[in-house]
Amino acid sequence: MEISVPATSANLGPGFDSLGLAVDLRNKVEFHPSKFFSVSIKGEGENNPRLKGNNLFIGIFNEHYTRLTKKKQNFKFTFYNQIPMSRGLGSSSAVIVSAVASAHEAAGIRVSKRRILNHALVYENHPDNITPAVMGGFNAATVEKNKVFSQKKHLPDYIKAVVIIPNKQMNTSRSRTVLPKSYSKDNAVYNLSHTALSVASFFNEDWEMLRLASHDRFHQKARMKMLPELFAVQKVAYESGALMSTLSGSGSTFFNMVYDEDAAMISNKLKQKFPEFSVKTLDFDNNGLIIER
Ligand SMILES: Nc1ncnc2c1ncn2[C@@H]1O[C@H](COP(=O)(O)OP(=O)(O)O)[C@@H](O)[C@H]1O
Ligand SMILES: N[C@@H](CCOP(=O)(O)O)C(=O)O
Repeated sequence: MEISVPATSANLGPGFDSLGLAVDLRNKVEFHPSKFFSVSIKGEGENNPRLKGNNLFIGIFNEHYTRLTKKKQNFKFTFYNQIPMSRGLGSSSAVIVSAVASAHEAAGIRVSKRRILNHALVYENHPDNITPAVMGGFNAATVEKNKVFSQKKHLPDYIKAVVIIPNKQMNTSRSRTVLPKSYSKDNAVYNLSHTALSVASFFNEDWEMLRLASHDRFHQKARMKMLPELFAVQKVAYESGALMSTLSGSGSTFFNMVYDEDAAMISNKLKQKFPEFSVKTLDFDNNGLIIER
């Protein structure tokens, strides 16, 4: 059994806790019943001893497997991780979604993606990462009565993501503590209108409009101050022709949407100016959660 989940970039500027999209960078897990419990990790986290035992995946997997089967069973898990941790690319969402889906598969219970998404919401109480992680593509999402309601837009091949990933980790819950406790009516209206315009621009494929629509007054500035080079990253990305340039999730990664034909040039500029950061050009992912039986 093999289950994989893509990385995500959430918020997309003004859409705090509501907008997100999936990129083609995946965490995969293979597992099968075994006499003894074991965890092997390849890629991101392979040198982190804390992940070898009862990590976030194992805790959620066991909770669901026991609930669904009323049995105890050991498994051998092998993780192939591509998503860097605490960099704003949705590593925790990928793990949560993967654990919920794996437990259902291990129990022999087939459920809809929507059901998996609603289970994932229990562990991550904003829907902007978990929705594209499950569904793929661009998603606008909200939560009502503990359920996610969302709309998906398939992203075309001729736009790409150029992500620039600093070494510095930014833990999401810590990064939420630097945000203002309240917002003025002017700023609320600013973000509301920019979010509405962003969603319409994605659905109408008006990528150029995103340069303006993706402006934000809720969270980016406060978070970027924790790593001030990010202001220069955004400036260089826009000067080089990026269609939008936003803090990815809670950071520290910066997400840039670009036309395919500009991707190499923009990526090279970012590599030249910020040699200490890692720059990757990625396709968008329209599949989300993939289960291979
Ligand atoms: N591959 C993984 N395996 C186990 N736990 C993981 C993995 N990736 C992330 N996590 C958990 O999620 C935490 C990171 O969550 P968070 O700070 O929200 O980062 P991100 O912005 O990448 O989602 C890690 O400290 C770890 O507890
Ligand atoms: N809306 C959340 C998104 C967090 O994304 P992550 O990839 O950093 O976990 C927030 O802005 O806190």
